[in-house]
Amino acid sequence: MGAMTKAADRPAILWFRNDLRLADHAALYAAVETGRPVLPVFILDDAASGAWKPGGAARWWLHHSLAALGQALEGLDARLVLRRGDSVAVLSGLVGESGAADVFTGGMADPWARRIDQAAAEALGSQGARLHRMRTTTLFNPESIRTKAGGAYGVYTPFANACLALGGPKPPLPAPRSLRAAARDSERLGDWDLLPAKPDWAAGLRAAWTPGEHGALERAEAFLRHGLGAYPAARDRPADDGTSMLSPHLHFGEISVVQLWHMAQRGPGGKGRELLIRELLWREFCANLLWHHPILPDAPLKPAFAAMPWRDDPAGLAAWQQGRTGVPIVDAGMRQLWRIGWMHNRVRMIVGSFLVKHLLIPWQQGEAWFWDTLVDADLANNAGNWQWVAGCGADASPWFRIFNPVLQGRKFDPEGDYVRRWVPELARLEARHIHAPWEAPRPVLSQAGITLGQTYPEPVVDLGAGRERALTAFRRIRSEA
Ligand SMILES: Cc1cc2nc3c(=O)[nH]c(=O)nc-3n(C[C@H](O)[C@H](O)[C@H](O)COP(=O)(O)OP(=O)(O)OC[C@H]3O[C@@H](n4cnc5c(N)ncnc54)[C@H](O)[C@@H]3O)c2cc1C
Repeated sequence: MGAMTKAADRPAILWFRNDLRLADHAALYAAVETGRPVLPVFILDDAASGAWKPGGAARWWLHHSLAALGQALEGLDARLVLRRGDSVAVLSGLVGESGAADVFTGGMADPWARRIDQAAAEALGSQGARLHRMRTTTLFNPESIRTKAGGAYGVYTPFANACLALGGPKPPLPAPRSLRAAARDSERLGDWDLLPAKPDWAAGLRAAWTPGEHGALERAEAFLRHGLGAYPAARDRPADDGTSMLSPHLHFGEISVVQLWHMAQRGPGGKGRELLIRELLWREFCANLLWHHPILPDAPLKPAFAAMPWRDDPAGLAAWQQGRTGVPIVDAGMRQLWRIGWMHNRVRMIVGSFLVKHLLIPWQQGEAWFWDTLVDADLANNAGNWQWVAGCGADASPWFRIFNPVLQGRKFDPEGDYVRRWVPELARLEARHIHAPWEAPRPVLSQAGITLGQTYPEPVVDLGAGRERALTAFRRIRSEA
Protein backbone atom coordinates (compact mmCIF):
# COMPACT_ATOMS: atom_id res chain seq x y z
CA MET A 1 0.00 0.00 0.00
CA GLY A 2 2.83 2.41 0.97
CA ALA A 3 4.53 2.23 -2.42
CA MET A 4 1.20 2.69 -4.22
CA THR A 5 0.37 5.96 -2.44
CA LYS A 6 0.91 9.10 -4.51
CA ALA A 7 3.62 11.31 -2.99
CA ALA A 8 1.22 14.19 -2.28
CA ASP A 9 -1.16 11.88 -0.45
CA ARG A 10 1.43 10.23 1.75
CA PRO A 11 0.45 11.46 5.18
CA ALA A 12 2.68 13.21 7.64
CA ILE A 13 2.40 11.47 11.01
CA LEU A 14 2.14 13.77 14.01
CA TRP A 15 3.21 11.84 17.07
CA PHE A 16 1.85 13.56 20.21
CA ARG A 17 3.65 12.97 23.50
CA ASN A 18 3.60 15.24 26.55
CA ASP A 19 2.55 18.13 24.33
CA LEU A 20 -1.20 17.49 24.18
CA ARG A 21 -2.33 20.73 22.56
CA LEU A 22 -2.90 22.31 19.16
CA ALA A 23 -1.48 25.82 19.75
CA ASP A 24 2.25 26.51 19.73
CA HIS A 25 3.05 22.99 18.64
CA ALA A 26 6.13 23.08 16.42
CA ALA A 27 5.72 19.46 15.29
CA LEU A 28 2.03 19.85 14.43
CA TYR A 29 2.79 23.12 12.67
CA ALA A 30 5.52 21.49 10.59
CA ALA A 31 3.30 18.52 9.74
CA VAL A 32 0.52 20.84 8.52
CA GLU A 33 3.04 22.91 6.55
CA THR A 34 3.94 19.88 4.43
CA GLY A 35 0.53 20.31 2.81
CA ARG A 36 -0.01 16.58 3.10
CA PRO A 37 -2.74 14.83 5.13
CA VAL A 38 -1.85 14.74 8.81
CA LEU A 39 -2.23 11.57 10.85
CA PRO A 40 -2.29 12.43 14.59
CA VAL A 41 -1.28 9.60 16.89
CA PHE A 42 -0.64 9.02 20.58
CA ILE A 43 1.16 5.88 21.75
CA LEU A 44 0.92 4.45 25.27
CA ASP A 45 4.23 2.64 25.75
CA ASP A 46 4.36 1.45 29.35
CA ALA A 47 7.11 -1.08 28.70
CA ALA A 48 9.60 1.48 27.41
CA SER A 49 9.02 3.90 30.28
CA GLY A 50 9.40 1.05 32.78
CA ALA A 51 9.52 2.28 36.37
CA TRP A 52 8.70 5.74 35.07
CA LYS A 53 5.48 4.88 33.29
CA PRO A 54 2.80 7.37 34.32
CA GLY A 55 1.62 6.79 37.90
CA GLY A 56 -1.99 6.50 39.05
CA ALA A 57 -2.81 10.21 39.28
CA ALA A 58 -1.03 11.02 36.01
CA ARG A 59 -2.97 8.24 34.23
CA TRP A 60 -6.22 9.83 35.40
CA TRP A 61 -5.02 13.13 33.94
CA LEU A 62 -3.77 11.52 30.74
CA HIS A 63 -7.18 9.96 30.09
CA HIS A 64 -8.95 13.30 30.30
CA SER A 65 -6.26 15.16 28.44
CA LEU A 66 -6.41 12.70 25.54
CA ALA A 67 -10.19 12.95 25.52
CA ALA A 68 -9.93 16.74 25.30
CA LEU A 69 -7.30 16.58 22.56
CA GLY A 70 -9.43 14.09 20.63
CA GLN A 71 -12.37 16.49 20.79
CA ALA A 72 -10.27 19.45 19.69
CA LEU A 73 -9.02 17.45 16.71
CA GLU A 74 -12.58 16.45 15.83
CA GLY A 75 -13.28 20.18 15.59
CA LEU A 76 -10.78 20.13 12.71
CA ASP A 77 -12.34 16.98 11.21
CA ALA A 78 -9.38 14.91 12.32
CA ARG A 79 -9.32 11.84 14.50
CA LEU A 80 -6.69 11.11 17.13
CA VAL A 81 -5.33 7.61 16.58
CA LEU A 82 -4.62 5.81 19.86
CA ARG A 83 -2.28 2.84 19.88
CA ARG A 84 -0.76 0.90 22.73
CA GLY A 85 2.56 -0.95 22.63
CA ASP A 86 6.15 -0.58 21.60
CA SER A 87 6.51 2.93 20.17
CA VAL A 88 8.96 1.95 17.44
CA ALA A 89 6.83 -1.00 16.30
CA VAL A 90 3.67 1.11 16.31
CA LEU A 91 5.30 3.89 14.28
CA SER A 92 6.83 1.46 11.83
CA GLY A 93 3.45 -0.20 11.47
CA LEU A 94 1.72 3.10 10.81
CA VAL A 95 4.34 4.10 8.26
CA GLY A 96 3.87 0.76 6.55
CA GLU A 97 0.07 0.99 6.60
CA SER A 98 -0.23 4.60 5.52
CA GLY A 99 2.80 5.11 3.31
CA ALA A 100 3.86 8.10 5.45
CA ALA A 101 7.32 9.44 4.69
CA ASP A 102 7.63 11.77 7.66
CA VAL A 103 6.96 11.51 11.38
CA PHE A 104 6.94 14.79 13.31
CA THR A 105 7.26 14.76 17.07
CA GLY A 106 8.30 16.82 20.08
CA GLY A 107 8.17 16.35 23.81
CA MET A 108 9.97 14.14 26.22
CA ALA A 109 13.54 14.70 27.32
CA ASP A 110 13.19 11.65 29.56
CA PRO A 111 16.07 9.22 29.04
CA TRP A 112 13.77 6.35 28.01
CA ALA A 113 12.06 8.58 25.45
CA ARG A 114 15.39 9.65 24.01
CA ARG A 115 16.30 6.00 23.55
CA ILE A 116 13.03 5.50 21.67
CA ASP A 117 13.76 8.53 19.48
CA GLN A 118 17.03 7.03 18.43
CA ALA A 119 15.57 3.59 17.75
CA ALA A 120 12.59 5.12 15.89
CA ALA A 121 14.84 7.27 13.71
CA GLU A 122 16.79 4.16 12.69
CA ALA A 123 13.73 1.96 12.10
CA LEU A 124 11.93 4.63 10.09
CA GLY A 125 15.09 5.35 8.12
CA SER A 126 15.23 1.74 7.02
CA GLN A 127 11.66 2.15 5.73
CA GLY A 128 12.59 5.31 3.79
CA ALA A 129 10.80 7.59 6.28
CA ARG A 130 12.20 10.31 8.53
CA LEU A 131 11.69 11.25 12.18
CA HIS A 132 11.67 15.02 12.70
CA ARG A 133 12.15 15.91 16.34
CA MET A 134 11.09 19.43 17.33
CA ARG A 135 11.15 21.32 20.62
CA THR A 136 7.67 21.50 22.17
CA THR A 137 8.13 21.28 25.94
CA THR A 138 10.90 23.68 26.93
CA LEU A 139 11.80 27.30 26.36
CA PHE A 140 15.13 26.56 24.75
CA ASN A 141 17.03 23.67 23.28
CA PRO A 142 18.98 22.07 26.16
CA GLU A 143 22.09 21.96 24.00
CA SER A 144 21.97 25.73 23.46
CA ILE A 145 22.38 26.74 27.12
CA ARG A 146 26.05 26.16 27.79
CA THR A 147 28.64 27.71 30.08
CA LYS A 148 31.38 29.81 28.50
CA ALA A 149 33.60 26.74 28.64
CA GLY A 150 30.94 24.78 26.74
CA GLY A 151 29.81 22.67 29.70
CA ALA A 152 26.39 22.14 31.22
CA TYR A 153 25.23 24.37 34.05
CA GLY A 154 25.04 22.74 37.47
CA VAL A 155 23.88 25.80 39.40
CA TYR A 156 20.51 27.49 38.94
CA THR A 157 21.35 31.20 39.11
CA PRO A 158 23.96 31.35 36.32
CA PHE A 159 21.75 29.02 34.29
CA ALA A 160 18.74 31.33 34.73
CA ASN A 161 20.85 34.37 33.89
CA ALA A 162 22.10 32.68 30.72
CA CYS A 163 18.48 32.00 29.71
CA LEU A 164 17.41 35.57 30.48
CA ALA A 165 20.33 36.87 28.44
CA LEU A 166 18.78 35.18 25.40
CA GLY A 167 15.91 37.64 25.72
CA GLY A 168 13.09 35.13 25.96
CA PRO A 169 11.77 32.50 23.57
CA LYS A 170 10.37 33.23 20.10
CA PRO A 171 6.64 34.06 19.96
CA PRO A 172 4.32 31.03 20.07
CA LEU A 173 3.01 29.45 16.88
CA PRO A 174 -0.71 29.60 16.11
CA ALA A 175 -2.95 26.51 16.23
CA PRO A 176 -3.87 25.25 12.77
CA ARG A 177 -7.20 26.63 11.53
CA SER A 178 -7.81 23.61 9.37
CA LEU A 179 -6.24 20.26 8.78
CA ARG A 180 -6.25 17.80 5.93
CA ALA A 181 -6.64 14.71 8.04
CA ALA A 182 -5.63 11.14 7.34
CA ALA A 183 -7.44 8.37 9.17
CA ARG A 184 -6.43 4.97 10.57
CA ASP A 185 -8.01 2.62 13.04
CA SER A 186 -7.77 3.70 16.64
CA GLU A 187 -8.04 1.85 19.92
CA ARG A 188 -10.69 3.14 22.31
CA LEU A 189 -9.51 5.36 25.16
CA GLY A 190 -11.90 3.65 27.58
CA ASP A 191 -10.18 0.31 26.91
CA TRP A 192 -6.89 1.64 28.25
CA ASP A 193 -8.12 1.53 31.86
CA LEU A 194 -6.36 4.76 32.76
CA LEU A 195 -9.10 5.72 35.22
CA PRO A 196 -9.32 4.15 38.67
CA ALA A 197 -12.36 1.93 39.06
CA LYS A 198 -12.26 -0.15 42.23
CA PRO A 199 -11.90 1.88 44.31
CA ASP A 200 -12.56 5.15 42.46
CA TRP A 201 -10.25 7.46 44.39
CA ALA A 202 -10.44 10.29 41.85
CA ALA A 203 -13.35 12.35 43.25
CA GLY A 204 -10.96 14.97 44.66
CA LEU A 205 -9.11 15.16 41.35
CA ARG A 206 -12.33 15.65 39.41
CA ALA A 207 -13.35 18.49 41.73
CA ALA A 208 -10.00 20.26 41.50
CA TRP A 209 -8.99 20.08 37.84
CA THR A 210 -10.05 20.55 34.23
CA PRO A 211 -7.48 18.71 32.12
CA GLY A 212 -7.07 19.75 28.49
CA GLU A 213 -5.91 22.74 26.48
CA HIS A 214 -9.03 24.77 27.18
CA GLY A 215 -8.79 24.23 30.95
CA ALA A 216 -5.09 25.10 30.84
CA LEU A 217 -5.65 28.40 29.02
CA GLU A 218 -8.49 29.35 31.34
CA ARG A 219 -6.36 28.69 34.41
CA ALA A 220 -3.43 30.61 32.96
CA GLU A 221 -5.58 33.61 32.06
CA ALA A 222 -7.30 33.64 35.44
CA PHE A 223 -3.98 33.43 37.29
CA LEU A 224 -2.30 36.12 35.21
CA ARG A 225 -5.30 38.43 35.63
CA HIS A 226 -6.12 37.85 39.29
CA GLY A 227 -3.18 36.06 40.89
CA LEU A 228 0.07 37.51 39.57
CA GLY A 229 -0.09 40.75 41.57
CA ALA A 230 -0.37 38.92 44.89
CA TYR A 231 1.99 36.09 43.84
CA PRO A 232 5.15 37.48 45.53
CA ALA A 233 3.52 37.43 48.96
CA ALA A 234 0.98 34.65 48.54
CA ARG A 235 3.15 32.04 46.82
CA ASP A 236 4.75 30.89 50.06
CA ARG A 237 1.53 30.64 52.07
CA PRO A 238 -0.12 27.34 51.28
CA ALA A 239 -3.50 28.37 52.71
CA ASP A 240 -3.77 31.20 50.17
CA ASP A 241 -3.85 29.14 46.95
CA GLY A 242 -1.58 31.87 45.63
CA THR A 243 0.28 29.96 42.93
CA SER A 244 -0.85 29.23 39.38
CA MET A 245 -1.51 25.49 39.80
CA LEU A 246 -0.47 25.17 36.17
CA SER A 247 2.09 22.41 36.78
CA PRO A 248 0.01 19.45 35.50
CA HIS A 249 -1.08 21.46 32.46
CA LEU A 250 2.56 22.29 31.77
CA HIS A 251 3.67 18.72 32.34
CA PHE A 252 1.19 17.33 29.82
CA GLY A 253 1.91 20.22 27.50
CA GLU A 254 -1.68 21.45 27.34
CA ILE A 255 -0.18 24.90 27.46
CA SER A 256 3.41 25.46 26.39
CA VAL A 257 5.89 27.18 28.62
CA VAL A 258 6.57 29.50 25.67
CA GLN A 259 2.88 30.52 25.55
CA LEU A 260 2.88 31.14 29.29
CA TRP A 261 6.06 33.20 29.10
CA HIS A 262 4.56 35.42 26.41
CA MET A 263 1.14 35.69 28.09
CA ALA A 264 2.92 36.86 31.24
CA GLN A 265 4.63 39.66 29.28
CA ARG A 266 1.27 41.21 28.35
CA GLY A 267 -0.02 42.09 31.82
CA PRO A 268 1.13 44.77 34.24
CA GLY A 269 4.13 42.66 35.22
CA GLY A 270 6.19 43.79 38.17
CA LYS A 271 7.63 41.51 40.81
CA GLY A 272 4.97 38.83 40.24
CA ARG A 273 5.97 38.37 36.63
CA GLU A 274 9.64 38.30 37.48
CA LEU A 275 9.07 35.56 40.06
CA LEU A 276 6.85 33.51 37.76
CA ILE A 277 9.53 33.63 35.06
CA ARG A 278 12.10 32.54 37.68
CA GLU A 279 9.91 29.50 38.47
CA LEU A 280 9.57 28.65 34.79
CA LEU A 281 13.35 28.77 34.65
CA TRP A 282 13.53 26.29 37.56
CA ARG A 283 11.49 23.98 35.37
CA GLU A 284 13.87 24.64 32.49
CA PHE A 285 16.84 24.02 34.79
CA CYS A 286 15.47 20.64 35.89
CA ALA A 287 14.86 19.64 32.26
CA ASN A 288 18.42 20.68 31.49
CA LEU A 289 19.80 18.67 34.41
CA LEU A 290 17.94 15.57 33.25
CA TRP A 291 19.17 16.08 29.72
CA HIS A 292 22.79 16.23 30.81
CA HIS A 293 22.50 13.73 33.69
CA PRO A 294 20.14 10.91 32.69
CA ILE A 295 20.83 9.22 36.05
CA LEU A 296 19.09 12.10 37.87
CA PRO A 297 15.93 10.10 38.82
CA ASP A 298 17.87 7.15 40.18
CA ALA A 299 21.19 8.13 41.73
CA PRO A 300 22.57 11.11 43.66
CA LEU A 301 24.48 13.61 41.54
CA LYS A 302 26.89 13.97 44.46
CA PRO A 303 28.35 10.44 44.53
CA ALA A 304 29.25 10.61 48.26
CA PHE A 305 25.54 10.32 49.02
CA ALA A 306 25.54 6.76 47.74
CA ALA A 307 27.18 5.87 51.08
CA MET A 308 24.53 7.63 53.18
CA PRO A 309 23.37 5.32 56.00
CA TRP A 310 19.68 5.55 55.12
CA ARG A 311 17.12 3.75 57.26
CA ASP A 312 14.77 1.04 56.17
CA ASP A 313 11.55 2.12 57.86
CA PRO A 314 8.36 0.79 56.24
CA ALA A 315 6.18 1.99 59.13
CA GLY A 316 7.63 5.52 58.99
CA LEU A 317 7.21 5.57 55.21
CA ALA A 318 3.58 4.42 55.47
CA ALA A 319 2.81 7.07 58.12
CA TRP A 320 4.32 9.72 55.85
CA GLN A 321 2.43 8.49 52.79
CA GLN A 322 -0.88 8.41 54.64
CA GLY A 323 -0.45 11.78 56.34
CA ARG A 324 -0.35 10.23 59.80
CA THR A 325 3.10 11.30 61.06
CA GLY A 326 1.68 13.36 63.92
CA VAL A 327 3.41 16.48 62.53
CA PRO A 328 0.51 18.62 61.31
CA ILE A 329 2.05 20.55 58.41
CA VAL A 330 3.53 17.32 57.04
CA ASP A 331 0.22 15.48 57.36
CA ALA A 332 -1.71 18.34 55.79
CA GLY A 333 0.57 18.29 52.75
CA MET A 334 0.46 14.54 52.33
CA ARG A 335 -3.32 14.52 52.58
CA GLN A 336 -3.65 17.37 50.08
CA LEU A 337 -1.50 15.29 47.74
CA TRP A 338 -3.67 12.21 48.21
CA ARG A 339 -6.91 14.12 47.77
CA ILE A 340 -6.19 16.36 44.78
CA GLY A 341 -2.97 14.94 43.34
CA TRP A 342 -1.05 18.14 43.99
CA MET A 343 0.74 19.82 46.87
CA HIS A 344 1.88 23.36 47.43
CA ASN A 345 5.59 23.89 46.69
CA ARG A 346 6.52 25.15 50.15
CA VAL A 347 4.89 22.08 51.69
CA ARG A 348 6.57 19.75 49.18
CA MET A 349 9.88 21.06 50.54
CA ILE A 350 8.76 20.54 54.14
CA VAL A 351 7.44 16.99 53.67
CA GLY A 352 10.48 16.09 51.57
CA SER A 353 12.90 17.36 54.19
CA PHE A 354 10.97 15.53 56.94
CA LEU A 355 11.21 12.24 55.03
CA VAL A 356 14.89 12.36 54.12
CA LYS A 357 16.19 14.10 57.22
CA HIS A 358 13.98 13.49 60.25
CA LEU A 359 13.07 9.96 59.13
CA LEU A 360 16.33 9.35 57.22
CA ILE A 361 14.43 7.47 54.51
CA PRO A 362 16.03 7.50 51.02
CA TRP A 363 14.80 10.33 48.81
CA GLN A 364 14.05 7.82 46.05
CA GLN A 365 11.18 6.43 48.16
CA GLY A 366 9.64 9.89 48.41
CA GLU A 367 10.23 10.43 44.72
CA ALA A 368 8.42 7.17 43.91
CA TRP A 369 5.40 8.07 46.06
CA PHE A 370 5.17 11.50 44.47
CA TRP A 371 5.47 9.84 41.08
CA ASP A 372 2.40 7.74 41.73
CA THR A 373 0.25 10.39 43.40
CA LEU A 374 1.04 13.73 41.71
CA VAL A 375 -0.99 14.79 38.69
CA ASP A 376 2.04 16.90 37.72
CA ALA A 377 4.55 14.05 38.22
CA ASP A 378 7.39 15.02 35.94
CA LEU A 379 10.61 13.08 35.73
CA ALA A 380 12.90 16.12 35.59
CA ASN A 381 11.07 18.31 38.12
CA ASN A 382 10.41 15.51 40.56
CA ALA A 383 13.93 14.08 40.52
CA GLY A 384 15.61 17.50 40.39
CA ASN A 385 13.65 18.75 43.38
CA TRP A 386 14.04 15.56 45.44
CA GLN A 387 17.78 15.72 44.92
CA TRP A 388 17.69 19.39 45.91
CA VAL A 389 15.74 18.61 49.10
CA ALA A 390 18.03 15.69 49.96
CA GLY A 391 21.12 17.83 49.46
CA CYS A 392 22.64 15.50 46.90
CA GLY A 393 21.68 17.38 43.73
CA ALA A 394 23.62 19.68 41.45
CA ASP A 395 22.51 22.88 43.16
CA ALA A 396 21.15 21.50 46.40
CA SER A 397 20.13 22.97 49.71
CA PRO A 398 22.96 22.21 52.17
CA TRP A 399 22.39 18.94 53.97
CA PHE A 400 22.97 20.33 57.44
CA ARG A 401 20.18 22.89 56.98
CA ILE A 402 17.25 20.91 58.30
CA PHE A 403 13.76 22.39 58.07
CA ASN A 404 12.01 22.42 61.42
CA PRO A 405 8.43 21.58 60.38
CA VAL A 406 6.94 23.35 63.41
CA LEU A 407 8.73 26.61 62.67
CA GLN A 408 7.98 26.27 58.96
CA GLY A 409 4.31 25.77 59.79
CA ARG A 410 4.20 28.78 62.09
CA LYS A 411 5.94 30.96 59.55
CA PHE A 412 4.07 29.99 56.40
CA ASP A 413 0.71 28.91 57.86
CA PRO A 414 0.51 31.29 60.81
CA GLU A 415 -3.23 30.94 61.37
CA GLY A 416 -3.13 27.19 60.82
CA ASP A 417 -5.77 27.41 58.07
CA TYR A 418 -3.93 25.05 55.74
CA VAL A 419 -3.65 22.45 58.49
CA ARG A 420 -7.32 22.90 59.40
CA ARG A 421 -8.38 22.37 55.79
CA TRP A 422 -6.55 19.06 55.33
CA VAL A 423 -6.39 17.70 58.88
CA PRO A 424 -9.93 18.29 60.13
CA GLU A 425 -9.37 16.45 63.40
CA LEU A 426 -7.17 19.41 64.45
CA ALA A 427 -9.60 22.06 63.18
CA ARG A 428 -10.67 23.26 66.61
CA LEU A 429 -7.15 23.76 67.94
CA GLU A 430 -6.06 27.37 68.32
CA ALA A 431 -3.39 28.70 65.98
CA ARG A 432 -0.61 28.88 68.58
CA HIS A 433 -0.83 25.14 69.22
CA ILE A 434 -1.84 23.80 65.86
CA HIS A 435 1.67 23.13 64.53
CA ALA A 436 2.83 21.30 67.66
CA PRO A 437 -0.18 19.70 69.35
CA TRP A 438 2.09 17.54 71.54
CA GLU A 439 3.22 20.71 73.30
CA ALA A 440 -0.32 21.89 74.02
CA PRO A 441 -1.67 21.53 77.59
CA ARG A 442 -4.00 18.57 77.96
CA PRO A 443 -7.12 20.69 78.75
CA VAL A 444 -6.55 22.70 75.55
CA LEU A 445 -6.40 19.47 73.58
CA SER A 446 -9.48 18.00 75.16
CA GLN A 447 -11.40 21.22 74.60
CA ALA A 448 -10.53 20.88 70.90
CA GLY A 449 -11.71 17.25 70.96
CA ILE A 450 -8.21 15.83 70.53
CA THR A 451 -6.67 12.84 72.27
CA LEU A 452 -3.14 12.33 71.03
CA GLY A 453 -2.49 8.76 70.05
CA GLN A 454 -6.22 8.25 69.45
CA THR A 455 -7.87 11.01 67.41
CA TYR A 456 -4.54 12.23 66.04
CA PRO A 457 -1.13 10.46 66.16
CA GLU A 458 1.77 11.29 68.44
CA PRO A 459 4.78 12.37 66.31
CA VAL A 460 6.45 9.34 64.70
CA VAL A 461 9.82 10.85 65.57
CA ASP A 462 11.03 13.28 68.20
CA LEU A 463 12.00 16.28 66.05
CA GLY A 464 15.16 17.07 68.03
CA ALA A 465 16.35 13.47 68.06
CA GLY A 466 15.54 13.02 64.37
CA ARG A 467 17.54 16.10 63.53
CA GLU A 468 20.56 14.89 65.51
CA ARG A 469 20.37 11.44 63.90
CA ALA A 470 20.35 13.05 60.48
CA LEU A 471 23.33 15.26 61.24
CA THR A 472 25.28 12.28 62.57
CA ALA A 473 24.52 10.34 59.39
CA PHE A 474 25.62 13.25 57.29
CA ARG A 475 28.87 13.68 59.20
CA ARG A 476 29.77 10.14 58.18
CA ILE A 477 29.77 11.05 54.52
CA ARG A 478 30.66 14.73 54.87
CA SER A 479 34.31 14.41 54.07
CA GLU A 480 33.38 13.27 50.58
CA ALA A 481 30.19 15.35 49.99
C1 LIG B 1 10.13 17.27 46.51
C2 LIG B 1 9.54 18.04 45.33
C3 LIG B 1 9.03 17.36 44.23
C4 LIG B 1 8.48 18.06 43.14
N1 LIG B 1 7.96 17.35 42.08
C5 LIG B 1 7.46 18.03 41.02
C6 LIG B 1 6.92 17.33 39.91
O1 LIG B 1 6.90 16.10 39.84
N2 LIG B 1 6.39 18.05 38.89
C7 LIG B 1 6.40 19.42 38.90
O2 LIG B 1 5.92 20.03 37.94
N3 LIG B 1 6.95 20.10 39.91
C8 LIG B 1 7.46 19.46 40.98
N4 LIG B 1 7.99 20.17 42.03
C9 LIG B 1 8.17 21.62 41.89
C10 LIG B 1 7.04 22.52 42.42
O3 LIG B 1 6.66 22.14 43.72
C11 LIG B 1 5.81 22.50 41.52
O4 LIG B 1 6.17 22.73 40.18
C12 LIG B 1 4.82 23.61 41.95
O5 LIG B 1 4.42 23.42 43.27
C13 LIG B 1 3.64 23.60 41.02
O6 LIG B 1 2.66 24.49 41.46
P1 LIG B 1 2.27 25.75 40.59
O7 LIG B 1 2.00 25.34 39.18
O8 LIG B 1 1.15 26.43 41.29
O9 LIG B 1 3.59 26.61 40.66
P2 LIG B 1 3.87 28.15 40.33
O10 LIG B 1 4.48 28.77 41.53
O11 LIG B 1 2.66 28.80 39.78
O12 LIG B 1 5.02 28.07 39.22
C14 LIG B 1 4.74 28.04 37.82
C15 LIG B 1 5.42 26.85 37.19
O13 LIG B 1 6.83 26.90 37.37
C16 LIG B 1 7.36 25.58 37.50
N5 LIG B 1 8.00 25.43 38.81
C17 LIG B 1 7.70 26.08 39.96
N6 LIG B 1 8.54 25.68 40.95
C18 LIG B 1 9.37 24.76 40.42
C19 LIG B 1 10.44 23.99 40.92
N7 LIG B 1 10.85 24.08 42.20
N8 LIG B 1 11.05 23.13 40.08
C20 LIG B 1 10.68 22.99 38.81
N9 LIG B 1 9.67 23.73 38.26
C21 LIG B 1 9.02 24.58 39.05
C22 LIG B 1 6.18 24.62 37.40
O14 LIG B 1 6.07 24.17 36.06
C23 LIG B 1 5.01 25.51 37.78
O15 LIG B 1 3.77 25.07 37.25
C24 LIG B 1 8.50 19.48 43.15
C25 LIG B 1 9.02 20.16 44.26
C26 LIG B 1 9.52 19.45 45.34
C27 LIG B 1 10.09 20.23 46.51
